Amino acid sequence: MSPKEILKVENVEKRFGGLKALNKVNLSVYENEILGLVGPNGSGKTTLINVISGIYKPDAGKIYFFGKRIDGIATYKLAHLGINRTFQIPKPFHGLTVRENVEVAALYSGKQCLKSFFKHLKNFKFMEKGYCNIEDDVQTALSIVGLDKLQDKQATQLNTSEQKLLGLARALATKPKLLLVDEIAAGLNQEETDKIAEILQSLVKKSISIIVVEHLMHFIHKITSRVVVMDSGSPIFEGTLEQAANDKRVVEVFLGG
Ligand SMILES: Nc1ncnc2c1ncn2[C@@H]1O[C@H](COP(=O)(O)OP(=O)(O)OP(=O)(O)O)[C@@H](O)[C@H]1O
Repeated sequence: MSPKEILKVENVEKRFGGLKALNKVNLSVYENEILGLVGPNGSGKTTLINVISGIYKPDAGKIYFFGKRIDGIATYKLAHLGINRTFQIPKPFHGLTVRENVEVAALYSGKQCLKSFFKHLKNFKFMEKGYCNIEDDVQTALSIVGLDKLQDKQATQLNTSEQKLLGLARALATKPKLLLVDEIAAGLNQEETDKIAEILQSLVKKSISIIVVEHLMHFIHKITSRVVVMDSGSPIFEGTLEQAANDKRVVEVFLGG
């Protein structure tokens, strides 16, 4: 049986003034896969993640998630549907602890919590522990990334690697079916990178599909079975990383021929 397609990007375009950052992008993500999105600087990888995650509305094209049209939908609604992402530069709330950071993410993205929030806005009961039944999701997310023991620490006290794990925990607290991971391994040492690779692989076993944007090819090689190579806003190759390394156009794009 062929794997189920969960995300379909169809002829998507995104312009910034005169620059076409995305030009007729077609791409699919299947159930239980980690898809690597690679390409040189400025090739449109992050813009594509921003469009899929609802930060930018595409200028043209359509995006389907489990068959439902989702292009242009607000980020929090996409989180309710099961799409969330991490950022190249983690942006935790610095005045909050690690756990509180994850709680806010879970509250923001939980449909029931938003309802409760508006209903109880007057007495601010919404933040009470367990009120929205988010605590299990928060603790699960913290334990998946291994930050459970640091949960009472202030987010400001975390090192770079821990901040990236916190970003991942925040995304996981919303229980995504599709996770978009943008350059999570950049700036980390081998041990930290290996740990993140293991975590991402463990997520696939929990039926979370992942798109990983990354420049570090050993990281991509370790965790992906399929890559899409972008150049100047368009996919130019789809296949395994080994096949990509032997593709004339891909080599030209990365090494200038
Ligand atoms: N908000 C924006 N306003 C104007 N131009 C933008 C904006 N975001 C991205 N761009 C431009 O769009 C193009 C694609 O950028 P994008 O960040 O998607 O590339 P990338 O492949 O993720 O690059 P990198 O690997 O360096 O992160 C670049 O030319 C970039 O300068």
